[in-house]
Amino acid sequence: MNWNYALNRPHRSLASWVSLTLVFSTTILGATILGASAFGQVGAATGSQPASLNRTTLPIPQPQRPTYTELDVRDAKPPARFEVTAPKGAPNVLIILVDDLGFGATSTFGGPIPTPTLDRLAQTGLRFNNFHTTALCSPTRVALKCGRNHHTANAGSIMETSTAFPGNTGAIPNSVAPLAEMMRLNGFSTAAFGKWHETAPWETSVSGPFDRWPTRQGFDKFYGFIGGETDQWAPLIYDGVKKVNPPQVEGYHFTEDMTNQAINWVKAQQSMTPDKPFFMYFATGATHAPHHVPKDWIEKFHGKFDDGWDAVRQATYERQKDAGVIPAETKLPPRPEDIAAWDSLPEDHKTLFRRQAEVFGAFVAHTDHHIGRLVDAIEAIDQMDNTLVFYIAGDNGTSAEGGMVGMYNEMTYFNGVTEKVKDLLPLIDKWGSKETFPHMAAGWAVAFDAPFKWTKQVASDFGGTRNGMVVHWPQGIKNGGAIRTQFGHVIDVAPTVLEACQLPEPTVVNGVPQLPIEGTSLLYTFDSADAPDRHTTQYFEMFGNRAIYRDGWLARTIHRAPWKTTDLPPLTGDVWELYHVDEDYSLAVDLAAEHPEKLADMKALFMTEAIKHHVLPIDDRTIERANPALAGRPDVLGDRTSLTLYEGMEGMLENTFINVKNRSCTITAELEIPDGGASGAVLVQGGRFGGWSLHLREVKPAYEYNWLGMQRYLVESPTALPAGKATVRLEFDYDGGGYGKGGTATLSVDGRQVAQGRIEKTQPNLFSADETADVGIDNQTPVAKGIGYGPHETKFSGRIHRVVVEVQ
Ligand SMILES: O=[N+]([O-])c1ccc(OS(=O)(=O)O)cc1
Repeated sequence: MNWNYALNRPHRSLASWVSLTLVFSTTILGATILGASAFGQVGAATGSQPASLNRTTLPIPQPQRPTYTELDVRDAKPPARFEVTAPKGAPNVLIILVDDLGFGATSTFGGPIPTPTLDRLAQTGLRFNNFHTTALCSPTRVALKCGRNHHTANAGSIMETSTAFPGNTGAIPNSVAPLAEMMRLNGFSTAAFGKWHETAPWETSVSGPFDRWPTRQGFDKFYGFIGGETDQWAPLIYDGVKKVNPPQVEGYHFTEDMTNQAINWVKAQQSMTPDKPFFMYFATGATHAPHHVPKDWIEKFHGKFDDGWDAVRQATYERQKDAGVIPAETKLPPRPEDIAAWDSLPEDHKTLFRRQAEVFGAFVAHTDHHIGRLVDAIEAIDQMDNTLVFYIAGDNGTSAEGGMVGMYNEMTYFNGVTEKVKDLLPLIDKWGSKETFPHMAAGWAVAFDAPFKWTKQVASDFGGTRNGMVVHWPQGIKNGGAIRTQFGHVIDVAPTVLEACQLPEPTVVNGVPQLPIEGTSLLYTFDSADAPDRHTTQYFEMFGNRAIYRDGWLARTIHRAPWKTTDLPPLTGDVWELYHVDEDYSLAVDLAAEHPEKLADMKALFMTEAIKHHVLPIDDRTIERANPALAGRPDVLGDRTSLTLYEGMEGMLENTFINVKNRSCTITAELEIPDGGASGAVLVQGGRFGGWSLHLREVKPAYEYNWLGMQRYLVESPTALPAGKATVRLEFDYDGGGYGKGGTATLSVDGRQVAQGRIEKTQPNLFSADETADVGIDNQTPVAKGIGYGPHETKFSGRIHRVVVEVQ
């Protein structure tokens, strides 16, 4: 009989030590165990079997099964069961990623917002003050979870702005296996909670492919949302690839829900398989807009930002120096020119902006609180000591996408609409509630990115790319409570995890040869504050903002402010600056004029790195890239002018639905009305903060256009439909003459006009990032008034045979 046998268990179980000892001293089931691999793997081979497990090819091939000559099972012995287990002593891994939170926000890094969980982890862990992201969401997430640069993984910008060029296609190649897949194939239980935003928009429909959804990117379990943001009170949630409704509980908030899910999962996972380590990715939708926060949390921050953004920024900078989280000689660069001095603002502006910061501060604290519950739960099951935690406070800098005065509805940003302070002031008491979808003024983003100048999206400034990170691992870090200053980047996390877990970098995953990991493990810093930097070169690029770091120097150009989308200067005209980062932590002193040769070398190096990593050609287009045709990326609906929909089709995100914006369209619904009438949604798109709805209210057909939650247009039949079949048709005749114009809506029943009305303006670009198109229900928040709230109340009570949407 031939077999081979692999045994190897995590350190935690005493039984595993006993059995491991046995392995070396004796035979198991008659087979002698031969040898151990460099990675703690014990394997055995006879005949043609490999001598030990080789973890560089994943999945690890199963051994050949023995053949038997015995007729009677009583005379034969079975082989040992083959199982891939994690290397002995491998820690659990928890990667926490908060959204849109800059370096100068958290108390842990000198900011004004108390983050006791991050503080607590820092007391026994390490604070990294020279750690970087990509300046934007999807690119940071992809890079973090594969250890390669964002362009190497085709995630040069967010998924919604993918193009046809390598480096920017939005389709993570299979030569870039995610860390989660490596962990899963090495014997870890894997789970992801919260925000994903790594799936290309045209791959988010029911037709798939699902290859780039979390459960095919290495995670056994996923509970969260797929896109870039979600309503925290009424989120769009998937459990795996299945859309699920959030639990109906009073005061529901997604951060709390995802935390409950993560806690339940980790407890169950460790209860069932205590010897199997877990790999968890916990990425909150907070603190991205919408800033949705429970009122009692907001009240705790009342008055905390009264001094305004300049004073808050200055105070943070002083605290950062005092606490030693930034070098004592750090200078505070001036704020960007477009941001008004706080003292120059009218009093009513200040009143509004203070409230915006109170809500944001509360959002950050609330998020940290729930992260604390997860940490508590891991402590309660005695796993904290051997859990390697990365708490990354921000996937990029704080967001300035709120523009100069903030927004009651962030969708105005995506539709090029500027909100006015006078319209926002009446909403102050509702800021952060369900009735708002808010973002704050950019001045706060600059303050919460202290001591840096710029913000999210600016890849050429540390305000965009330098984020606070705490690493906590009692069994792996001897002298906690310290600061680490070595240069790091999100691509360094994956190799750190592999090294800490004694796993080799795989060269082949799922049959595909792998591109090498480009990050550098940070493990060398854990016990050595003074170890020389190992990550010495790093490019940065996002929508034309670009920089190159090498050996303590940074050359950069600020091509565009985050709020600038039109009239951009030519890339060739960009002015480059040079900074000696080792002596100028915040990039305050431009040395370009003093060291022109150095700058020329660095610019040349940028080009070399950019070519190598598929960063070129640089694409600084923003608005055009949101359009699939102009950007050159696939579009599920493509050039189709007609879409037929049936009952049960729901949860269709905007990128996987026919585009009715800026054009004429018709919607024809074949309905059946039971005796006693019917009501509810027929076909809707979007939600409370923008969209349109064809529905029956008290059996009367109606079309409601909800312009950004700010203006509603209702075209409603005065008469109810009789029982039986009916064809309800909406014709929208677009005025033309550009984007976002109005039109005339005509409603007819069985060919007879029943109502007509004007829709004075329409949304040109986006109804919603998370609200969907649905047949027969209105998921999440309702577009229209008067047909209920949520899928249960808005459900159509008749039959919908089909609905045809045609566009011109
Ligand atoms: O296109 N969207 O819907 C979208 C894009 C970006 C985004 O924010 S980001 O932080 O993920 O870039 C949110 C929503």
